[in-house]
Amino acid sequence: MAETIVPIPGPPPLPLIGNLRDIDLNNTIQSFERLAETYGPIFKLYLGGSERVFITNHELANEVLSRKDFVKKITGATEHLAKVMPEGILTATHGQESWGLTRRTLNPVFTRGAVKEMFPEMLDIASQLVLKWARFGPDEEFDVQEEFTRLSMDTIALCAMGTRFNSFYRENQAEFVQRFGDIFNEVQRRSNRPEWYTSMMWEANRLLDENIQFVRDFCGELVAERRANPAEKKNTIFDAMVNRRDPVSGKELSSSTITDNMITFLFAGHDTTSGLLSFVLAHLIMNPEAYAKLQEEVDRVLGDGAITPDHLNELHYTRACLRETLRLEPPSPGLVLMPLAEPHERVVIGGKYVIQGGQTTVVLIPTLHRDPDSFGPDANEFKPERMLEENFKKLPKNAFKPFGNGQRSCIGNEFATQQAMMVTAILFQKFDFEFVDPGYELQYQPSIHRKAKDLYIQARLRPGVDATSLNRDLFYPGNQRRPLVDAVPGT
Ligand code: HEM
Repeated sequence: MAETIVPIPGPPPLPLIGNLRDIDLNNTIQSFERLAETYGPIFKLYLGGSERVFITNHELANEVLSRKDFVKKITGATEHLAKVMPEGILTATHGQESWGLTRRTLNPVFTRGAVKEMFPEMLDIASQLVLKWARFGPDEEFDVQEEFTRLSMDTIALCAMGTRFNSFYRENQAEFVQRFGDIFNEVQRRSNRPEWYTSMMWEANRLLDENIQFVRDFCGELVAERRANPAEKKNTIFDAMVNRRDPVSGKELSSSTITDNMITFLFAGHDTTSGLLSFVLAHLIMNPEAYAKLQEEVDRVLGDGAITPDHLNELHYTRACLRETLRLEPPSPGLVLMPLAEPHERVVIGGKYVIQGGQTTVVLIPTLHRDPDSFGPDANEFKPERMLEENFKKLPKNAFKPFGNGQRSCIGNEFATQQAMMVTAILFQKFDFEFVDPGYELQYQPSIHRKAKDLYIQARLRPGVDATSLNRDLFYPGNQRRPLVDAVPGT
């Protein structure tokens, strides 16, 4: 039977600027969602000098995510990121040698079992946030996204760089964090601008180069220091990068590869985890029934004692709330793929749409995650029950992709999940929350990853919890409590 080819729809591009006017650069994700409503499950846009195809529903996404001839493409924001960390695994091109070497070396330290070993580091940083919120008291207004950014940055710094940013003890960000943030804001801005325009922004380019050099030097010194003093050995990502060897080639990671991957982990892990934590708090405050269920589960499993890694296996509803948050608010907006074919070759998807070999094909995760064919007519609602294990297992293949796809899926999945489970459980064990603005509705920041905007909350210690004994309670299991006075040296 002859193929019936249908043109891929999309708004007409203008000379030079393409479809730049069809998207809001401060809110690209929402622009794509709006275009999906107008043009349907597949549309195309001419951006940054090339044509990109966007896939928005489950049927087409499932096809391209299952096909072996579609692979990750490095373009747009990731292409700019690759200049910052050329040997980082996030931005490695398909088949890049350093990717295989690094993943084989580091996969074992990112398994669920291995990540358990980093529980004390995660608890160390989480306790700083909890104690800060407790000591400031119920009238303090916390910018949640900012607070969780401190938490996730400091956790990755401790686990993957062997250093402390001490963000909870500073009014202003450390210089590294400031410059690091500036790099990624600039990368975000230039990812949708034409190359010729960017090349003329001399001052911005000079500043970017200076910031990259600072960040690379900082990481390089940490690696050199650890190589010179290998005595302190723990099971962290940092130690794995310095000490492990690729099981296939027997090679160790070079200092520049380690530097690139420190930057990679910090970039890939901090906004994503802080977004997840901000949004789960917001959705729970907006959904009192789910809030009460989660708190009941936390009280039943943890009591008033310290959290341990084993508790996490029993927090089924908490896990479901995090999954449901990742479904509605996926931190990564899209999976960027391309067909492995020559540019002049045609590749047909959905039986009727033609894509050229190498053409950028973006699976939009926010629309995929709200497809009523996968999640029913209430797909836009926060309903954690649909993510409880027995229902989660029944979801259609490739309907839920917050951590990406196949061999290029997120290496930090278990790391982020453990951290988010732990932090959510402790927060609801110790506090009650409300929005500063009772009528708050979710808004998003302009950012590569989805982040909450203007989300302010107040945190009130729950009855029976007090700021003074909290320090002890976070670390001693309930049935092994020592009297508080024992914890004070010299008494
Ligand atoms: C809620 C938290 C997180 C989410 C939603 C998330 C999401 C994702 C997604 C969607 C991808 C695939 C990107 C693509 O195909 O282009 C990815 C890749 C990656 N993520 Fe995460 N991530 C999270 C946390 C983390 C953490 C904590 C780390 C590190 C400690 C991390 C490190 C990475 C790396 C290195 C890659 C690239 C993997 C590769 O290409 O081999 N992520 N992540």
